[in-house]
Amino acid sequence: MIRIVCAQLSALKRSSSLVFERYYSSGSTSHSSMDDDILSLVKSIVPPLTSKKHKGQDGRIGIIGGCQDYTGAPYFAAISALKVGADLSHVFCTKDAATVIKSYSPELIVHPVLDSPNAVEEIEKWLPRLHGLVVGPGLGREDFLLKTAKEVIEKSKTRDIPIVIDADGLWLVTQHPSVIHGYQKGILTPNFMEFTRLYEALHHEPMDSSDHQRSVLQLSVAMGNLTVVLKGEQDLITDGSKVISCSVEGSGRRCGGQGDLLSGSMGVLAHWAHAASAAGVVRSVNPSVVAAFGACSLTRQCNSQAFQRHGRSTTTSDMIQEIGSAFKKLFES
Ligand SMILES: NC(=O)C1=CN([C@@H]2O[C@H](COP(=O)(O)OP(=O)(O)OC[C@H]3O[C@@H](n4cnc5c(N)ncnc54)[C@H](OP(=O)(O)O)[C@@H]3O)[C@@H](O)[C@H]2O)[C@@H](O)CC1
Ligand SMILES: Nc1ncnc2c1ncn2[C@@H]1O[C@H](COP(=O)(O)OP(=O)(O)OP(=O)(O)O)[C@@H](O)[C@H]1O
Repeated sequence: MIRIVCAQLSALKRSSSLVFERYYSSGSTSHSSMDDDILSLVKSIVPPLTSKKHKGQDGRIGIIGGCQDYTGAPYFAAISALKVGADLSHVFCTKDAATVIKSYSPELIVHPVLDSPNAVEEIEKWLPRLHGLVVGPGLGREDFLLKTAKEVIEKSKTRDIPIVIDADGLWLVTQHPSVIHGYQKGILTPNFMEFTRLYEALHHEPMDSSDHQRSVLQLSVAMGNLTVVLKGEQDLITDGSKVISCSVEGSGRRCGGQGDLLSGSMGVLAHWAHAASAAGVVRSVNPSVVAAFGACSLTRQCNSQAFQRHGRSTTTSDMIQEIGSAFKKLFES
């Protein structure tokens, strides 16, 4: 039995490395064979569901966000992490957001600590148990909350935890790029507005919005080859070496919260990708890029499926309902 598992593992390692060679030797940035190659890499990082594992082994994810104004965003991110396959999902939010978020779902573990005087210590206690962190959904832009988020990011980096930064977390990065500069397990997921702010803060000049591929590459390099996902009609993903695009068909429906589904999913996939890389299953490929591509494909597939059912009335909750079948279609078939 052990021999069969070892044989499967080495076959997987061989095929992952072949896929990677094709991916990097390909000159163009967007075509379906490359999409297929990267999808194969995503498939290779998904941990098998077996009865030999205990609760927690497939991922404990933390979301830093949730304040008086925004309770939906951290909920969407945290529940998406669970639906993708994390075992436990924690939300670290302000006191007044906590009861609201708990009432949306009994499945989330909610800590009302983000605005407490010893917030960093309260969150730091949990860091040794977390496999991935998503910073920003519904965080708000109060200085004291951003300061806490900054210190949590710094402490998480010393523990080598994969960190996805979205929404108001990107506002923080715009003000303090050094907080995540060069961190190879970091991923930024800006929409166009957030991207423009970041670009102009880093480059001190207006962005040339006619060439998104060039701009996203430049931002990644300026951030020390951090993985950056510029979301839009096509999602552009880069770690500064080349840009790949994800154009899995979505729909024309742009309800708020889709970015939260994306960041929560990416938190789990980043953990799986880095674990697979450490185990030698994914070699010579940037695990953050694999995770980013997987989460973008999944979010767009959820959008497409939800739109087929609900059309114009599609909401992010409808998309979350599709995560299981979209995941199966993309990564388990
Ligand atoms: N249910 C909830 O709790 C949800 C809560 N959320 C939380 O809200 C918080 C604030 O996040 P945010 O993205 O709304 O704020 P911000 O960056 O000021 O952007 C607003 C401005 O950007 C623009 N704009 C946006 N996209 C663009 C694009 N692609 N291309 C071009 N322009 C674009 C747009 O411009 P306008 O259309 O007004 O001209 C608008 O003025 C954050 O914590 C987030 O997590 C959300 O997750 C949703 C669900
Ligand atoms: N024009 C588009 N066509 C197809 N898909 C898109 C388009 N714009 C965004 N998306 C998809 O929607 C997802 C979320 O991107 P979006 O730009 O809505 O993020 P956001 O503004 O940060 O979201 P949120 O409402 O959560 O703050 C991405 O995965 C992206 O693939």
